[in-house]
Amino acid sequence: MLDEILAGVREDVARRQEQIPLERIRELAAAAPPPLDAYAALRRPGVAVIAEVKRSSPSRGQLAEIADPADLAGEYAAGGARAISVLTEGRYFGGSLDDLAAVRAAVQIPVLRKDFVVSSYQVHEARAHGADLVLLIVAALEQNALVGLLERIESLGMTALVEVHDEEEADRALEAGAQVIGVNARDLRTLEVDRSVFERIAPGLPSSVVKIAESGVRGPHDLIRYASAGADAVLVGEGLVTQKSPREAVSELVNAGNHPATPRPVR
Ligand SMILES: O=C(O)c1ccccc1NCC(=O)[C@H](O)[C@H](O)COP(=O)(O)O
Repeated sequence: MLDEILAGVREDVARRQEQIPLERIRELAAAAPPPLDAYAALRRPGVAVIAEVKRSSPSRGQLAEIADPADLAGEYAAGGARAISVLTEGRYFGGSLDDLAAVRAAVQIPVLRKDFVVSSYQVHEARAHGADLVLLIVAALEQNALVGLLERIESLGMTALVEVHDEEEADRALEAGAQVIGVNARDLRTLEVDRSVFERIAPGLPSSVVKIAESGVRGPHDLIRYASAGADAVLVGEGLVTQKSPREAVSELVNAGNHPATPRPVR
């Protein structure tokens, strides 16, 4: 699955780059308002909720229509989300860079460009459209590319969220200098979700690293399970976009994350 998605992404990036050359997208990135400090936002007390704008996915097909991503992001922020994740991949997730720009204009909290980033062109695009955080998936990148993209993200003042799914990938993320690591419970090759992956990997990460549990949060019980294993934050898509009130659904998670009985990460 991952290889198929990446092939489409490479074609789409090449097409966009023909329309807007690298030099121009760099200028647009440089002219964008400065990024917000996502690391600091995610380190604040309580388990942070990163709420995702997710229309569809390879594993679940169509999830929600989301005619107005800015409106949804506003609801998420009103519910207490600490950051918004915007899927910008078009073929499988129905997202776009326009979604990212619309969300950026609607909220004052950090915004993540969630995509399959394989070139520095996409990093400049992310900044030009207002991103504060950019996802890098270790399984999609050779080590040199991972290091180069992470440095590029940081050189533009943004934060890299480096995604891993096993111990070897976690070691690669740390070697690359990642300060924010997402452990995805979903295996991007088989699409299976296994929440115990976070419990296995998170304890081996240094306390200075922000630890994000990605995928599989369907309610407060999952957040509490991830918190017990040391999560600073959870990233939630399906469990929010399929709810009648995404604002209330976020708020329930935020309340669980702030509850005195919910375990705190050891720092
Ligand atoms: O969601 C998928 O099916 C998927 C398939 C292949 C690559 C990535 C995929 N999802 C991206 C994500 O990591 C999730 O959108 C994110 O972690 C939220 O997951 P969930 O709360 O389970 O929707």
